[in-house]
Amino acid sequence: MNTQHSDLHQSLVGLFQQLGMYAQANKIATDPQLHFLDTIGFNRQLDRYDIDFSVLPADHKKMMCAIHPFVVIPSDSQAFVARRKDERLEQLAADQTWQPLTNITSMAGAHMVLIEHLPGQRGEQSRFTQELDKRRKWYRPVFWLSLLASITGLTVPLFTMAVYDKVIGGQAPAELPGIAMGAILALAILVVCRIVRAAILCSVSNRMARDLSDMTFSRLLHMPLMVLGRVGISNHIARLRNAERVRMLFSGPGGAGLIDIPFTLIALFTIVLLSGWLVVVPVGMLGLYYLIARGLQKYAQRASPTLSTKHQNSINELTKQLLALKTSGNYSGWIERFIRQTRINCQQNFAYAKRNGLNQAVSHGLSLMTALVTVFTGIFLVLDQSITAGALIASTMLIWRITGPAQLAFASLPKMAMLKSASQQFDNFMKVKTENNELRLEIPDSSGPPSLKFQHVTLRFSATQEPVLSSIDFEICPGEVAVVIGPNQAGKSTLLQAALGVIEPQSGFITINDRNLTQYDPTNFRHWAGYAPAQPDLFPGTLADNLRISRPEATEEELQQALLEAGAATLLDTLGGSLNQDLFEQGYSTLTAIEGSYISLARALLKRSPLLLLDEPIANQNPRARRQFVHTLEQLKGRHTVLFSSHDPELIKHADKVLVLDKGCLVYAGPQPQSQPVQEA
Ligand SMILES: Nc1ncnc2c1ncn2[C@@H]1O[C@H](COP(=O)(O)OP(=O)(O)OP(=O)(O)O)[C@@H](O)[C@H]1O
Repeated sequence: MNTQHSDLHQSLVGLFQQLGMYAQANKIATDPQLHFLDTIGFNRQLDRYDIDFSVLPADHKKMMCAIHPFVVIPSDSQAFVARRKDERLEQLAADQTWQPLTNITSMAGAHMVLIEHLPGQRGEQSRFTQELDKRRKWYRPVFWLSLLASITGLTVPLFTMAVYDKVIGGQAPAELPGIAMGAILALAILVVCRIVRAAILCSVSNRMARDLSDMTFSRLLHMPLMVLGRVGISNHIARLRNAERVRMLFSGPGGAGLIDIPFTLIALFTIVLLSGWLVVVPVGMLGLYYLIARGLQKYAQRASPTLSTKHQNSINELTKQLLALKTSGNYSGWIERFIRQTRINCQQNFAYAKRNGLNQAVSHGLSLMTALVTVFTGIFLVLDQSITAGALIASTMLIWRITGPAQLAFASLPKMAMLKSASQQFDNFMKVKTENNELRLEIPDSSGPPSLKFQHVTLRFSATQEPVLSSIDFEICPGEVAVVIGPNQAGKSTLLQAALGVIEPQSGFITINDRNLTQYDPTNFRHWAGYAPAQPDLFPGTLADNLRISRPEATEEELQQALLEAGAATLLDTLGGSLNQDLFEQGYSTLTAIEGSYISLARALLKRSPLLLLDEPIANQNPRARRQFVHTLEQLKGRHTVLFSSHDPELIKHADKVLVLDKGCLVYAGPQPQSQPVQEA
């Protein structure tokens, strides 16, 4: 399943057509980025359009249950679309006709992508439950293994009883080897069952955690920037950790304890067989155990730490503001706050741990007490000769098989509450609208420079804030170079980001080539447009790695060329002309912010995009860099549509059109005034 083929592309188009999603099929058919798909890219497209699917080894029985058309991916031949039609299977031939699918038995190693729900057909079932349901095939093996382990777990008590009553009481030592062999065999089965079950639980929970993490991460990437910005980094981290919680609960001892709980009925039933009404004692004690454990758990929960999130937020804040902190030279406020929070956090954790410790000790004591009460009650039954001494010993031993899982399950109750909240959080998160929820199927036209138009665009970051852009109207013609100027905080960066579609205005339209920006597929559009932010983001790796983020296939010459066009000759000199030098040492960038800004500009230029949006290029006003960039701007004219922001009068002079922003309002939009240079408002 690791192919990268054009047949996956064709199958994907065919599948969407067969599912009746024609607009999506057309988009995939015409998108050059999707012409060579691997299986991951294939799955990602299904995810993107909110289609639920499962990738499974090709299996005739499962194909016969398919509701929707599906895709079969053989290991050694071309992928194809198939469907179940009444009692037979059909395959979509190249001439778009359905032909009988006959050679299924020869498909060793083939996989199939089964479509489970189309968008909007998912019903009320939560995404988390759906993910659990996808692992349904493992429920049965886990059930049988647990049952077998529970039955063979009766061996030791029954063995002890047999030895006591038959071998010792019945003076029959000859029976011992047979009983011992049986016990050893049963114990071996028990151990194997436990090992296999633990491996299954571990694998299923790991896969589930992996899928939840992937879905969360992909959702985060597809959420609108405004929503992401509002939520904050610690929330994103918490979301990604949810998956880890799920993994720990299922694969940990608590998970096994929970699964074993229903099987304790077998031990209870055996006690009934061996000792009759003596079973009332462990059942009664279990009830008491439950009541006390619940009470203690509530008592422990009341002390659960409340400061951890605040403490984590302070640490996040601290790491973000390291430079400001260092330059201020005033650490005392921070240190005091940190120490105060650490102390409170520590006290809260101590109180919580103390109550949990009490909880565990009482649970342990209660399970010992259950055994003890059973022995004391049982003695009267033995003296009364209602049961044998061996049966009493076996019943007491069986009680451990009941209290053990019960203790584990009770200890896991807080984790169950955690799982419930994790699943709710996950479900709510999956309901958040992403940029892909709407049909955005247009692909930008690369044949020439586009026009860019703002019509009555108003944008605010929150309902309580004044608009950052107020009713903006302007047009940049194809091939024009326009500059947006204005004082700090006038809204220049916001205007450029709105033109890139990463933030959406509340009213008005932005059009590219007379098509509303909201009709373009967001990922495709941003892949197509060149954007250089004012604040550069550098990633761990070499200069070449950092540049190739925008065009992975770029040659070394193209990288050098883009750097020179961005005016980065001095940066190249600093790095000794090498593109392959690591920009990070022990996790810290070796470049200054100014040097970094050349890289973000070079990244945008490297794309050779017909549309370039550049936020304060050459903000440092280095004369050599500026001269080079002016030359680049002149070269771009007519062949690319460029919108850049600047405070630099030298650069501003070279634009064909000037937009002047002041407090979010466009106060001038037109050609360079001839008589007097444009002054920043
Ligand atoms: N994510 C955001 N959330 C809330 N407010 C924001 C956000 N981004 C920008 N703003 C606000 O929008 C206003 C315009 O900011 P913007 O960065 O667009 O101005 P600018 O003209 O580019 O400024 P500068 O020249 O200093 O870069 C500012 O008041 C800023 O605080």
